[in-house]
Formats: sequence, C-alpha cells, structure tokens
Amino acid sequence: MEDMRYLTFALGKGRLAKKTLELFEKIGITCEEMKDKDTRKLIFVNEELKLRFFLAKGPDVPTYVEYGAADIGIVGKDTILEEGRNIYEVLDLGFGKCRMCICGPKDAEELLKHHELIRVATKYPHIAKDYFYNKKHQTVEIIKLNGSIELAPIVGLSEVICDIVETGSTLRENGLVVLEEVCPLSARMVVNQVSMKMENERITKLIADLKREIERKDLA
Ligand SMILES: Nc1ncnc2c1ncn2[C@@H]1O[C@H](COP(=O)(O)OP(=O)(O)OP(=O)(O)O)[C@@H](O)[C@H]1O
Ligand SMILES: O=P(O)(O)OC[C@H]1O[C@H](OP(=O)(O)OP(=O)(O)O)[C@H](O)[C@@H]1O
Repeated sequence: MEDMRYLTFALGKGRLAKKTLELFEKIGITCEEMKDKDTRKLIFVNEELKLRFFLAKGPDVPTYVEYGAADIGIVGKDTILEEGRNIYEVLDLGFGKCRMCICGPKDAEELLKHHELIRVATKYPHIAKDYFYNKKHQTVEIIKLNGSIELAPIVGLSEVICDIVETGSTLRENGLVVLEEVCPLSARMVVNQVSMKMENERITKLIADLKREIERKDLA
C-alpha cells in the first residue's frame, strides 16, 4: 500500500457528476470533500484508497485521459464520439441515457428524404458530419452552435439540428420532432491506454466492481 501511486479520475461536470459519485459510493469509493457545494477547490483526494478526483468540462475529459493527466474518465458517449481521442472505452455505466437525433419541424422530413442541401445546426459537428457523410452519403452544411440548439430551425438558421434528446420535452415545447436517430448514448468509463497496462490490476478490479453494481441495480 505504501508505494502505491494515486489513480486520478476526471469526472464530467454537470448532469453526470452526481450519479457518478453515487455509483462510486456504492462500491465503497467515497470522496466526502467533493460534496461540498461551496468549495472552489478543483481536486479531491481519498488518501486511504490512493485516489484523486477532479471535475472538468465534459469535452475536456477525454483530453485529460488521452494525455494521462487522468488515468480514468467518466463522460457521455456523445463526448467520446465528438472528441475522437485515443483512449479505451471500457464500460457503459447505464445512466445518463439519451439519444443523438436529427430533429426539426415535421416538414423538414421531405428535405431529408430528397437529400436536399440542408443546414444542420449542432454542438456536435463531428458526429453530425460522420452521420451525414459516412452513413447517409448526403452533403450538408454544418453550423456549430454552443447551446440552445433547438432555436436554430425556429429562427431560420438551419433546416434541422443534430442534438441530444432525452425526454423529448424541449422538442415538444418548441414544435419540433425527431426525424432520424443517430445513436443511443449513456455515460461511459474511459481509460488511458498506458494506465490500462501499468495499473491493470487496480483498474480491472474497479471495472469488475462497477459492473457487478450496475448489473445488481438492473435486476432490482
Ligand atoms: N437531456 C440531456 N441533455 C444533455 N445531455 C444529457 C442529457 N441526458 C443525459 N445527457 C448526458 O449528460 C452529459 C453531460 O450533460 P451536461 O448537460 O452536463 O453537459 P453539457 O450540456 O454539454 O454542458 P454545458 O451545459 O456546460 O454545455 C452529456 O454529454 C450527455 O451524455
Ligand atoms: O429531451 P429533453 O429531456 O428535453 O433534453 C434534451 C435537451 O437538453 C439538452 O440541453 P441542455 O439543457 O444541456 O442545454 P443546452 O442546449 O444549452 O446545452 C439538449 O441539448 C436538449 O436541448
């Protein structure tokens, strides 16, 4: 135990953070310091288990993991696809479930069907490009936005959007519908490629513990 090095976790801020900490707690990994809402501290340590945790913007998580600044990351599948980093995706955590979809007003269906040159607004330009160019073989103009994507077809910036749909209420409240599904999404655990070799025993055990907990919850 004495010469064990710290394993570092990068957790995506926002929606996934709370569920991630709850899941870790269930397998005996706690980080009390991190629950303090008022803290400006960025990095938290569990001395006993030799673990360190930090919160980062979702899209930065794969970056920290690729460079080895974090051994392990927890992040949405959307972010993994969008960032395209050299990392191992090792586990589907089963929460943060949603879908990447092409959405728009109902009448945009015809434009899609006839492969018209449409504009696609999205926070995920790589996912959108891959979908339209490689899967659908359709030429489109992709417009990168940073949030409130549903606005784009309403104000005439684009014909459709490529965005996350969870409950569908944002679409409904703005008169938009799902036109096509790109792929299902959920939170994933990612691992640095060198860490996977150097810390194989600890990381393999962590994956097995998490898997057992996720399966137990699925059965309940
Ligand atoms: N309804 C949802 N909207 C967006 N993301 C969701 C939703 N449900 C689950 N997720 C998952 O949660 C992850 C993190 O979502 P979060 O809202 O915290 O990030 P974000 O919207 O990219 O952040 P920000 O608000 O800083 O732009 C997403 O990458 C996605 O995998
Ligand atoms: O299907 P729903 O349950 O309505 O969830 C989907 C909405 O939530 C997300 O937006 P977010 O709240 O992250 O805001 P943003 O658009 O500013 O990123 C996503 O981009 C959709 O707009």
